Amino acid sequence: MPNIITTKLDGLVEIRPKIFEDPRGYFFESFRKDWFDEVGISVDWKQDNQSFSQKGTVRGLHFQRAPYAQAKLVRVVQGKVLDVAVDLRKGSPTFGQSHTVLLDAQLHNLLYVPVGFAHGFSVLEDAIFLYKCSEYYHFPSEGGIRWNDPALGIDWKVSDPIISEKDQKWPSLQEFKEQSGGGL
Ligand SMILES: Cc1cn([C@H]2C[C@H](O)[C@@H](COP(=O)(O)OP(=O)(O)O[C@H]3O[C@@H](C)C(=O)[C@@H](O)[C@H]3O)O2)c(=O)[nH]c1=O
Repeated sequence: MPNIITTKLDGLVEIRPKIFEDPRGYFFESFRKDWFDEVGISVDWKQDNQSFSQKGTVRGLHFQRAPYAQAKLVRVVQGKVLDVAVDLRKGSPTFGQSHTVLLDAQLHNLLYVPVGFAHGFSVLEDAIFLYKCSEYYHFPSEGGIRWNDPALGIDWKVSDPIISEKDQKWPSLQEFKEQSGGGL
């Protein structure tokens, strides 16, 4: 089993696989269903995605609404990102709280982001980002919150990032809460 590290946000876990190094290089298992079975997480993964981002980029904070809500299993295979998950689950005692983790291609760590979270990352070193999703991409179900909303209090470790137009226009956490009737 890999090292599974729980966080203050229920269901959000970091996974540190066991790395086998030898003179050829390294080997590790990057996904096993039974890791998740053991901690009571049952996901039918439907889609894999890959993106490349230059240092200084921010992507997020994104989610999809039900019935296309997505859990995600994210990692980097090149570079370093600061990965961010924000709890948007209606009625959650940690609603609005975020967790950040450094995803590092040299550490090979992963983050499991459950349904009900907004997700994003800032790019500390040019990064290839790879992730599994539990639901298909569905543009009409896409939503987000504004990455730099002061109410989130997230230190992204970048200033004046490269960011899409779409990601500059998402509502604040408070606006999202009002529009969604309290959360996802
Ligand atoms: C996410 C996604 C995008 N696209 C298309 C839509 C668009 O033309 C182009 C780029 O899309 P975006 O700008 O939304 O890509 P990006 O900002 O990388 O979106 C991703 O951000 C991170 C933070 C996440 O958590 C992911 O779930 C996803 O929302 O790719 C797909 O065809 N399928 C997909 O699954």
